[in-house]
Amino acid sequence: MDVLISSTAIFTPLKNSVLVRPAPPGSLILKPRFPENSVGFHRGAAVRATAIDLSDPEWKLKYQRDFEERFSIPHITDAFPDAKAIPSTFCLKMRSPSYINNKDRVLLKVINYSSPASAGAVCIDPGCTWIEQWVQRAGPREKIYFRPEEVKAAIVTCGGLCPGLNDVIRHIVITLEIYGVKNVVGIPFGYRGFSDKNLPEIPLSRKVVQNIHLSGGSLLGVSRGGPTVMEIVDSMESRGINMLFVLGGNGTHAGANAIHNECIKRRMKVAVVGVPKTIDNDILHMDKTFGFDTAVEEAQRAINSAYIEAHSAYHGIGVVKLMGRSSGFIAMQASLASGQVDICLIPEVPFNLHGPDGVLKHLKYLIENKGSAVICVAEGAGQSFLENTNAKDASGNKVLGDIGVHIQQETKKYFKEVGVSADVKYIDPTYMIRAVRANASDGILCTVLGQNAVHGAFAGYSGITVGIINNHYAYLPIPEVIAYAKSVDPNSRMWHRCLTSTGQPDFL
Ligand SMILES: Nc1ncnc2c1ncn2[C@@H]1O[C@H](COP(=O)(O)OP(=O)(O)OP(=O)(O)O)[C@@H](O)[C@H]1O
Ligand SMILES: O=P(O)(O)OC[C@H]1O[C@](O)(CO)[C@@H](O)[C@@H]1O
Ligand SMILES: [Mg+2]
Repeated sequence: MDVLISSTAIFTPLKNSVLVRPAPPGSLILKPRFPENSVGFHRGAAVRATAIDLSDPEWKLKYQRDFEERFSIPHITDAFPDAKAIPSTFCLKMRSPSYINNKDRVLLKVINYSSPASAGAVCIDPGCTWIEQWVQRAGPREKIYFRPEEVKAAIVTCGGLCPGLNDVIRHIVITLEIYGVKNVVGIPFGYRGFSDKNLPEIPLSRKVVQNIHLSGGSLLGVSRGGPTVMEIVDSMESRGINMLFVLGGNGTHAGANAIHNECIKRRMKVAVVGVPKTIDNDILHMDKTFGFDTAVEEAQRAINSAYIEAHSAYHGIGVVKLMGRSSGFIAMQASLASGQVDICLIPEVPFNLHGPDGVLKHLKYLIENKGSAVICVAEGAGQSFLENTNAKDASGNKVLGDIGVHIQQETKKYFKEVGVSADVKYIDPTYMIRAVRANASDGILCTVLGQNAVHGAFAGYSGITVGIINNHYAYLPIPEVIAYAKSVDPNSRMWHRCLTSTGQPDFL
């Protein structure tokens, strides 16, 4: 039997066959917008599908080899075999740093599932065979491929805001200076800053970035849409940029990978390194992305206010909408953390508002039995109830309808119809959450990600991104982390824990 292995090959007990699921249903699949710019010089540079025959006694070995190849990270010597390494210039004042060996690895999956029936199981074959999957450990290397005096490093922040952007910028600049780099610039307002003649580069130094982490937002500004990859690389060429640090989500990383490929095509010796930024936490393989923890923490204020309002009113109902375009991680974690939410609605779990098993019927039950209720809804949930305008933002992302307003209106209408009084209050804290400064745990995450981004670039890697995996830091090839948007698994323990906490039934 043939099995296709892609980024997620998941066994389902269907006639002894293996279902290849490149992305869970409803996932946002990101296709490079500029495929013509892709070169794919690197062995593992694309998320490919490889046929594996489960009846082959060697299939496990072959799967492992395929995995290793997919997750090997592009290096400057792949395209420039003659590139010379020099001893690292990264030195700390107090003591010499300990280096990471290029062969050091981090284990990607740490659960050995005994059966496909285990909660959240991701199995490759019917027996759920344990297969070790290792990825590259991040950190400073003993040999570097760039001379600091020849480096012009640029930092760009793209997409929406996210707590911690300034922390990452700050640590990229500080670490570059420790390596001895003198020429560091910020590109203003995302990729747009590469083409807009009215937006000059922002010179960056330790002095400039010293206190920027004390406020939210991005020192450099952000934007969606902007120039093509060709225009960006033209601009990099004319500015002499040979290290590019790109902070952004899936879209930004798709751009970063295309930039990396275009640089190779033009024979430019450039390191392009991404740092995943999204409060939605929808980047594959990582424990979490920076800003997510802060978003969950900040959401507590809104949920608590909704609870107090609802609790203090006669038949009070509080509705809180949180961000999460296609993934409900913030809503799920915030609901869990607060312990004040009765109904959590996320894009991954379909629900009915009306009908005998719908949300509204359950709300009536809560009002009659508890006296008040709180709903926490992710912005991407229940979009099928809203008019589809087919509108897109400048980056091509679908513009969503406001599910929070819809729930508020439908709730008011429903309670009027059934003749039960209800006092409905709607809170939309989304932009207030996104604009705050990073909390302590995100501050640490950003610091380490920023430092490791610089170590990765100096080590000669390009087309990579950096993430925290099982509490260790790793480098991953960009295509593997943006194959599709990570989403909440409705069969996961975490979602079941959330249901245990809210006590909500299925709404179908
Ligand atoms: N497939 C792609 N190829 C090249 N560039 C892209 C691609 N998708 C998006 N971009 C560019 O990346 C930038 C950011 O994209 P987008 O607005 O989708 O945000 P994002 O990085 O996904 O972050 P967020 O999590 O805030 O949505 C934009 O300037 C956009 O033009
Ligand atoms: O309104 P903006 O700035 O385009 O961003 C909104 C989007 O940004 C995100 O927070 C991702 O960064 C999504 O959850 C949300 O849909
Ligand atoms: Mg995106």
